[in-house]
Amino acid sequence: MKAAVVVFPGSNRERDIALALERASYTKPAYVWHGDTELPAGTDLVVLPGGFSYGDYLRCGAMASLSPVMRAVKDHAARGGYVIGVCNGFQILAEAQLVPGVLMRNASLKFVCRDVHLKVEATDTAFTAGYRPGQVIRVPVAHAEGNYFADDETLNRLEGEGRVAFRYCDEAGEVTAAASPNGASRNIAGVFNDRRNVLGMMPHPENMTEAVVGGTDGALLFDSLAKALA
Ligand SMILES: NC(=O)CC[C@H](N)C(=O)O
Repeated sequence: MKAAVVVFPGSNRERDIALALERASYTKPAYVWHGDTELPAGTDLVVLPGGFSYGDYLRCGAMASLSPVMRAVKDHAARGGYVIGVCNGFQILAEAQLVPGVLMRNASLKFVCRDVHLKVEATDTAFTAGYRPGQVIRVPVAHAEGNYFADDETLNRLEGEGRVAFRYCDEAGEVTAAASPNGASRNIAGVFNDRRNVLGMMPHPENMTEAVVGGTDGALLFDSLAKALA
């Protein structure tokens, strides 16, 4: 798997996700600067990491979505190439309209940093094939604007087309409002684009990849990608 991790001014999880990818694929990803106009030749997977690109000015991800590199990212996705955006990366994907919906301020109006439980909703994708359908996993969130919103028609379409990747749930797998850290529509924590080669998700699987630092539930996502893109 040849992965390229895009670094924006203000990104802060690029190393974490690069390590998770290297652990899964035994290959070091390339780092690509936001001002670059091309991806390294042969890139299979583009990664938009978490952080505070452009200091979250205007709206989280709004300015980054217009960075020079994003044209190459859009071309890559249009060719069927894989893209994952985590947290600020999800916000950038939404602002770039590579996935539907928007990320609003958390319902609490507070930055939320804690572990959450997620129900894996779609397992027939390159990103999630390693999980069991309905599996409940634990990964951290760390964001102020993770309140996913889309209109009902869009949400119904996402659900009907198997494009909800993850939902916030409690430890037992119950999808309840109380289990959501941010008030997201229908507890949605991650969504795919129409071809399901682009995934945006708020939680951080890259920060749950080693037992010694809390668990390995996030590692399966990178293992799935490494297997699919081997
Ligand atoms: N960890 C992150 O990527 C944070 C995303 C964004 N800056 C927010 O607070 O919502």
